[in-house]
Amino acid sequence: MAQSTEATLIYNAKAGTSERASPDHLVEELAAIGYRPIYRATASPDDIAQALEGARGTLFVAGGDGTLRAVALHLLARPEEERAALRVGVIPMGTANNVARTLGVLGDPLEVIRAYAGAQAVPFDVGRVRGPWGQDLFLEACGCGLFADVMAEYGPDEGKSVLRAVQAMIRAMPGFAPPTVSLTLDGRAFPDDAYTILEVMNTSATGPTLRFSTHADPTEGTLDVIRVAHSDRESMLAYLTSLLTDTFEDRPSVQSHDARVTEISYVGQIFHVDGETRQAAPGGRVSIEAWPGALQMLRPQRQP
Ligand SMILES: Nc1ncnc2c1ncn2[C@@H]1O[C@H](COP(=O)(O)OP(=O)(O)OP(=O)(O)O)[C@@H](O)[C@H]1O
Repeated sequence: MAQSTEATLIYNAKAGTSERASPDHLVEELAAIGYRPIYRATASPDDIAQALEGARGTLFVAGGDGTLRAVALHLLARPEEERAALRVGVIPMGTANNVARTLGVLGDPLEVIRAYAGAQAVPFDVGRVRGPWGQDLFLEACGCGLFADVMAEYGPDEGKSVLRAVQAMIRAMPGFAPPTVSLTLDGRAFPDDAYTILEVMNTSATGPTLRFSTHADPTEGTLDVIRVAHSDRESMLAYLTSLLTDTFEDRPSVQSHDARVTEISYVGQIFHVDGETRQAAPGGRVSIEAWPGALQMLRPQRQP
């Protein structure tokens, strides 16, 4: 069956690299590869619900991970038949673009659109979290440990700032003492331990392009659990260097497992869910599972 040529463009003018192409240019380029795009202007995530009303065919999302998350959360709240009829095409114009990067969609926005000519959609998993604070969904990653603590210090709602990021690290790192928690992966219990890093990854990177998992694949139905026991931790420099050289999982202290369901006891530790943080009164557990193929994402035929 021929794919629908109907398309809606959501464009975040506030995303990190939105100056690379205007909505008019994107519309023109989408028309050139055979779509009939309608541009729906949005000034904030609050406008997305209205922008998606009546949308059919393909939703092109021009922005970064935050824009994509905002759109995805709306789609994921829709009934399955409606959601399955919509495809999402990411046009990376953010700062980190972790989701686009994992799908191999990187480069100049107009080139990305050209590479989408004739592209098929692939099933894209989403992570589902149930914790004492409530329920959440994530596209990139969810976890606890040093990264979540630094993110909470940073205050992700206050906008991006390198200075605040450095200050957050300086505040969170010296007193960092992770609590001992229980961990179960697909029913297999591990001995209780304290973790410097405990990340459940859907995409290979999260946050400011922290590529904790070199092989996470959001099209395969499982999540990649990355953990570093606090007793085995190496120097911060070793981790930062390995993140820069894309060899984080090669560090001797880093363990990784594929799992559909991860369960972590909740003792009051801070969790991050993509770029947001969560905390609640201690007690109970956090259950994180893959929702296989929750979204349909366009993947280019060739690299842009
Ligand atoms: N459709 C939208 N229109 C306008 N603003 C939006 C929209 N969607 C999200 N936003 C706001 O813009 C902020 C920045 O967007 P986004 O995260 O996509 O860019 P970024 O921070 O440069 O990229 P990345 O998350 O990839 O580093 C979001 O956190 C959100 O508050």
